[in-house]
Amino acid sequence: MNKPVEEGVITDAKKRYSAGVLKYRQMGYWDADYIPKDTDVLCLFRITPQDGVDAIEAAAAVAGESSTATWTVVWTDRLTACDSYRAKAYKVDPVPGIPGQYFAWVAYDIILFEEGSIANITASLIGNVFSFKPLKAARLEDIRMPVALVKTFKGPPCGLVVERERLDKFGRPLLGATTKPKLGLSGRNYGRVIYEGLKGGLDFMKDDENINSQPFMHWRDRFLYVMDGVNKAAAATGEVKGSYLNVTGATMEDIYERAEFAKELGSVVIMVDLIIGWSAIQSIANWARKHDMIVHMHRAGHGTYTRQKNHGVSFRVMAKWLRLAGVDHLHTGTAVGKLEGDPMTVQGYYNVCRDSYTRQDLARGLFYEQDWCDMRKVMPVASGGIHAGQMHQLLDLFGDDVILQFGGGTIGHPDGIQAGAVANRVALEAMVKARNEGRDIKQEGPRILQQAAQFCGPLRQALETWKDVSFNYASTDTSDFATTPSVA
Ligand SMILES: O=C(COP(=O)(O)O)[C@H](O)[C@H](O)COP(=O)(O)O
Ligand SMILES: [Mg+2]
Repeated sequence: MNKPVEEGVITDAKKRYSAGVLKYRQMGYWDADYIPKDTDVLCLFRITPQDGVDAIEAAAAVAGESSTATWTVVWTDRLTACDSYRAKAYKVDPVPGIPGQYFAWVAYDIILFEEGSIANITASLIGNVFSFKPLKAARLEDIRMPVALVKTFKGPPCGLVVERERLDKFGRPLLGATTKPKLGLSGRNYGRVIYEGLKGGLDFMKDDENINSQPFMHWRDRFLYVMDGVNKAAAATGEVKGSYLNVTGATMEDIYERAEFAKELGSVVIMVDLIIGWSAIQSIANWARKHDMIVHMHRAGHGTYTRQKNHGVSFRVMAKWLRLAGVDHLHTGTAVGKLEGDPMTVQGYYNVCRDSYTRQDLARGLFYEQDWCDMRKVMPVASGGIHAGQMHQLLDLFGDDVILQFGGGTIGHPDGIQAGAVANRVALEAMVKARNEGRDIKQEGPRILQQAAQFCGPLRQALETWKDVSFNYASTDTSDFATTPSVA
């Protein structure tokens, strides 16, 4: 039986392909009866059509401009299997509580994408359509990658299970710190900060996003002094230690040269910034897979397109792409610190990094099920304006498989960097112990910290120094299906 044709949709080939301008829905980019295939890429866009633009036509335009369409009919469509190549918008729902915004559900046939290429996927899905005039704004909220396409990506070079084995550290979050000030230290002073932090009890130290090879400290000097600090701290503590050497550079050649030197010096980890771009990320992931190196991804720049709820790309989509592209550590937010992050939305990003199979969870912003096909797991990193006094909240929110990074919250300690590191390590171990004993750390956390501080001067001072710090602002990116108060 033929299905009834929706009003306005043209089925007569002569009319459909005669030259001129048709609506996107007339061109076949809307199909309310479409049943997505297991092999389709599925995308959920939040769209804000211009006044007077019909939501279905706007959704069809998104499907069109992110797949095969242009603004006018082209006869060359008929040289292709255009009926299946067209992406199809198949559902449009008003966003609850936000007049003028709609969720547009779009399906793409797998043939539209190159295997194992995030650059290709992004060129299609976020290539053109975000500047499209009939839309005031658009945001890619979530994506479901089909198993067939997931299997074309290699994923994290190391993954969180192997990382723990290499580091020989289990049953607790890892601890790190970003070296401060971000810019200006000489190599030798920089190396001292690394040594002090690691010796005091941190597992990792870290270059900041904007330290590359500036006149005050060229990259080779940094790497030499950092590894000197790492090796001395490892010898002094008997633990495996690391420091993320930022290999971000102007060209891929620079990036490889820096990574090779990090390897030569015996570093277990390198770092890149998100701003190096998708192809560079996949290249350095290949390099790291070959050389058994952990890749730390600092998501520098992401806020320019992830933060505002009405326009851009959600960080949950970025996290999915980064896991596929192949990073081992990923900054995923703190919920409690100085930077943007609604607690449940942030937990959704953590799930994307660590799940074997992601379930739908609307309150955490997860719209789709996602089978990760045994792809290695990414170690999420909580970093940005956090301190020892928040240890109970961090452990409660994120569990054990996370790196907690305290930059200012280590280096700003009044008794120095080692004392800052001791405070964090003692706070962490006291909290893990309390949790393992069955105590309700969310409620009792401050008391547990105070008790631990009776026997640890550095923790006492840390709690005193940062007791009044809070960043209690409304989040700009919350779920449309749950309201959660931000955690100060
Ligand atoms: O320098 C810091 C944090 O320093 P501090 O601990 O002194 O605040 C990092 O760049 C942020 O973690 C980035 O944010 P995100 O992790 O959200 O990408
Ligand atoms: Mg930083």
